[in-house]
Formats: sequence, C-alpha cells, structure tokens
Amino acid sequence: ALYESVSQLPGWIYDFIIVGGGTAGNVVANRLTENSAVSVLVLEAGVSDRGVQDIEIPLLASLATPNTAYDWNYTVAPQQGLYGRVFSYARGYVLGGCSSVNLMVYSRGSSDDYNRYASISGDPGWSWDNLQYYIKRNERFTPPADGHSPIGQYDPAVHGYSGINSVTVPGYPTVIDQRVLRTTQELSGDFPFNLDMNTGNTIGIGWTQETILDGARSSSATSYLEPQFINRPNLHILLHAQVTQLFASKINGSKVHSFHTVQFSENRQGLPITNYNVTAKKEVVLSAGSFNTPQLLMLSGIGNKTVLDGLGIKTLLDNPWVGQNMSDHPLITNPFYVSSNQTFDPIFHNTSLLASDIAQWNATYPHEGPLVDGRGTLLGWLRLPNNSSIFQKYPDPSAGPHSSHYEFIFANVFAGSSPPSLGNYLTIFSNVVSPVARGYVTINSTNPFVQPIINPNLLGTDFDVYVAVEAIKSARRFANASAWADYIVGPYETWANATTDAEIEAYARRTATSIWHAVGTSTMSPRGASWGVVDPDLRVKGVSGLRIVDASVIPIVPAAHTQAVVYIFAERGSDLIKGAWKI
Ligand SMILES: Cc1cc2nc3c(=O)[nH]c(=O)nc-3n(C[C@H](O)[C@H](O)[C@H](O)COP(=O)(O)OP(=O)(O)OC[C@H]3O[C@@H](n4cnc5c(N)ncnc54)[C@H](O)[C@@H]3O)c2cc1C
Repeated sequence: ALYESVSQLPGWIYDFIIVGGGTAGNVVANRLTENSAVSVLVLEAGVSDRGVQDIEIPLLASLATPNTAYDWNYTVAPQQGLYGRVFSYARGYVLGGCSSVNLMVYSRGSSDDYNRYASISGDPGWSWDNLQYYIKRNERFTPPADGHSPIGQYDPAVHGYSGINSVTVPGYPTVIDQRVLRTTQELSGDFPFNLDMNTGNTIGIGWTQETILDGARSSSATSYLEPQFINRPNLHILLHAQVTQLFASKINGSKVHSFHTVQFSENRQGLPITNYNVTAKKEVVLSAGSFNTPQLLMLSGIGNKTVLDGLGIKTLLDNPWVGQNMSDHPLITNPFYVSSNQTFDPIFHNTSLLASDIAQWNATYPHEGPLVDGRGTLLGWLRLPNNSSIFQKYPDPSAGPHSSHYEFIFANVFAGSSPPSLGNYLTIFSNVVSPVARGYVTINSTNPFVQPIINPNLLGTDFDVYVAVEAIKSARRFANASAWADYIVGPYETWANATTDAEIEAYARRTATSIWHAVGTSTMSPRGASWGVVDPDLRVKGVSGLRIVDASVIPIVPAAHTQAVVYIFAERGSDLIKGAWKI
C-alpha cells in the first residue's frame, strides 16, 4: 500500500527497509515482496508521481525538472573545467525517483561496459552474458504508440517481452528522422547506421528506444509498483519520509557495527520536523541515488574520518572512498536554425498549440500526437579515430571497441539554456561519454536537509575537453551532409562563430552541463579489496545489515544513459539479497 502520512504506517518493524522509492528502490521492493512472507517498507522523501502531466507526457519531460516540486533542486559546486560555472543538477524528488523525471532513453550500454564491471569487481556475475537474464526480467518491449511495426528500427532477437518496464521505439514521425537516416548512408564510414544499440555493440546511429508504454512514461513507479504489486499486503511505501540517519548497534560482542535502525522525518511543508525510527529485522537497503546515498552514509558515521571529525560526526567506519570516484557525462547542445516549421518548438512557444496537443494526448489511448515521445527520436554512439593524437597522452578510457567516446542525440527542437521564444531548430547533442575526469560528493553540514556538495568535475581533464571539441566538430560534419542542404540554415548564434579548436573549446566550457548520469560514489570493488565501498554482492564493506542498490555502486559511468543499467543492477541486486536470505 502507498501511504501519504506516518499515521497510516501499520508498524515500526519490517524485514527490509528500503531508503528511496526511486529507479532501483522500487525494483528491490517489488522483487523482495514476491515472497508474501517478507515484509518491506520503502521510505521515499519525495511526493507522489500520480496525475502529474509533466511526468506522464513524454515530450513534456523537460519541464518536470530542474527546480520544480519534483526535483531535489540541487546545484553543483563551481566547475573548474567550465570557467567556474554552476548549474542545476536534477534528481527526482518523487516516487520513481529519476525514472519519473528522466528523458526516458533506454540504452543498456555495451558488452564491454559490463565486462569491465565484472573485471573491476572480480565477480563474473556482472558480465554482459551473465546479466542477460536480468536485462530480460526488466524489459517488456511493447509496440510504439501509433501501432506501426517497429521492424527495421530494432533487433527483435535481443529484447525481452515479458519483463516489467515498458520499452518501445518512437511513435510519432518527425521531419528530421529520414534526414538522419540518409546521413548514415551518405557518410556511412564516419556515421554508420546501427539497427539496435542494445545488442552489446553500441557503435553507430539508430532509433532511440524509450521507456514508454502506449505513449506515456513507464517509470519504476508505474511499472514495478503497478496495482498488482503495490497492493501486496507485505509491501508498504511511505511518501514524504526523508531518511536522516542510520543507527548502528554491536550485536553479541561483534567487531562490526550492525545497521538496522533507520531514522526518518516526515517532511511535508508546514509540518514540524518529527523524527521517527523504524527497524529492519534483516537488512537496510540504501537506494537513495548517487548523491544522497553517500550523504546518508556520511551522516551515519561511514566515510572519511577527517571529514567526519571536522563536522563532529563520530566515525563508525573510516572509509575515504565514500562519495569519491564520481563519473558523469558532460552534455553539450549544438542548435541549428532550420527552414522547416514542423519542429516541436512551436509547442513550447504557443500555449494554445500546447493545450490542443495535450487535449489530443488525453483524449486517446494509446496516446496519440506529437507528445508521445521524448525529444530525441534518433541517437548514436561514436568513437574517436584510433590514430587520434590524444591517445599518445591518455590510454583509451572507453571500456572497449563496442563502447563510444561521444554520443549524438538528434532533437527536433531547440535544446540548451535560454531557449529563444521564436523560430524552428534542430539540436545535435554531443555528449562526452567515456570521461577520464572523476568528481565527488561530500557534506559540509550535519543537517540532513542541507544539500551535499556535488562536484561532477565536468571537462576536468584534457582528454574530456579533446573529446568535447572533436564531438562538436563531428556534429558540424554530420550537419554538412547533403541530406540537410535544404533544411539546416546554419548554426545558432551561441556557437556560430566558434570555428577554431580554441573557440570550440571555449564554447564547450561556456555551455556544457551534465546529462545527469552520475555514478560511482559508493563504488563496488572485489571482496576483501582495501578500496571501494561495497562488495560485489552490494553489501557495505566493514559493517553488517547494510546494502546499497542504486547508481552509486556502478564503478564507472557506462557509455550509455544510465537508467537501464540501474534497472539491471537492481534486478540482480534483488536476487543477491533473496539468495542471501533464502527467500
Ligand atoms: C533530468 C534527467 C534526465 C535523465 N535522462 C535519462 C534518460 O533519458 N535515460 C537514462 O537512461 N537515464 C536518464 N537519466 C539518469 C537516470 O534516470 C538515473 O541514472 C537513474 O534513474 C538513477 O537511479 P537511482 O535508483 O540510482 O536513483 P533515483 O532514481 O534518483 O532514486 C533515488 C530515490 O531516493 C529518494 N531519496 C533520496 N534521498 C532520500 C532520503 N534521504 N530519504 C528517503 N528517500 C530519499 C529520491 O527522492 C529518489 O526517489 C536522467 C536523469 C535525470 C535527472
């Protein structure tokens, strides 16, 4: 059941307590409660996702964050690689977490990404081949919203059809689709077509797969918590419940601290802050995401002793890895003026057009019209040439030949900061997806309601800057194909004059933000290793009773959007918990 108030909670002791009803947390909640003898409480700080237009309607996803009631409203620390700029870093403050507010791209990453996770963690269970079972448990490939045959847009052989989370291809044709495809023919050497980037080999350009069902968002809240699951008598979910600290005890003279008590605060506006404690008989599972999971560990005495001492927090486990090792993807948008009036820009410029598109969406099921997809109907994953000069200075940081250095996303609309209120645009996003830079998250307050310090360190190395520059130049080459000759008018003013490498670099540093893929802040490492935060079975090293299942355990950001990877980790993570408890 879903509760809006602490007064509805049926009790204070559960087998498992899951901190965060986000992307990963709801998977774990679903899988653990398959066994009706197991009781689970999910504590979610945020609000309900139900009936929120900007969450449900795919094309409006870009309105759901940042700086809304569904966002944690975080701001990053000044970014050295970006001339000291700061920007908002969106995180879903809502049931479903980021899966309720993200841009719905479904990309698994390459076989190389996972095989590297297996080798880093020393656990072959994290390899591409061994995770296929979990990929299929997550995915339910469904027809696109307009019911057309997706044949030719994906490889049916590699998809799951009986999982829980819906995946599909775009259900509304846009004016740029065929031109992108024609460019992959015209310039097939540099920009090959890839029928399906979820086969293990991501390289090339093809159709975007999206977590959408019948033209509406499919999130962990709409899928893993659909009525048949959320109505299980052993599953309890409390909204507006922000966990503020975990408490440890030492059981029977044991040397390690055992974490079974969770303190939370009901945080609805206007309510006085009251703390409540709940207890897990078996385990506490942290699924609060890449920023809040390490924040909670530190607030609870697990972290770098020097930092904790400085704040007067008693260190229970000195582990300097907590919050470190963050990797993320710099996002760069390259908008072009176009000659068409069939872009999505007018929808965002003209309130009556938007209202009529929303009316069409509401009046139809499966939903119809231009709002049924995310912004990028095609995208691609590309590598630097092998003989690039940068490889003399840096070993290739990508996971292998099936993983890319940069990504393109093609959007039939202006994307970027300060969108103009008139005109028609094409945007080619060029994102750095195998970064060398590492950032961190830490705390400078013992107050759990103060945001942690978030430093993704974007464009923090020469390698990342080199890729950013080459990717922007590559986007220009793509746009110079004859397929665009009668369509693209020219680059938008923000980058029109950036032609030399130095000018392009300055443009990248002036405009880059994050594509919100931070991972690695509670990284897994081999059992017994002196580094890392969790073992390959996702148990927090050096303590008992505590596991982490969310993006923070992923050691290195995949050359992919991260939600599918989080779902896959959460599916296997759930099985590891069930196996440990024989449930
Ligand atoms: C705007 C945006 C667009 C994105 N677009 C894409 C995309 O198109 N494709 C893609 O693959 N990925 C995308 N991502 C990234 C992807 O969604 C995330 O990597 C992934 O969903 C993270 O999952 P998680 O379970 O680690 O964290 P989350 O889904 O963030 O879950 C954490 C949950 O814990 C809750 N929580 C946090 N702290 C506490 C606390 N103290 N007490 C109680 N609850 C707490 C949060 O409210 C949240 O519900 C996007 C992300 C954003 C923000």
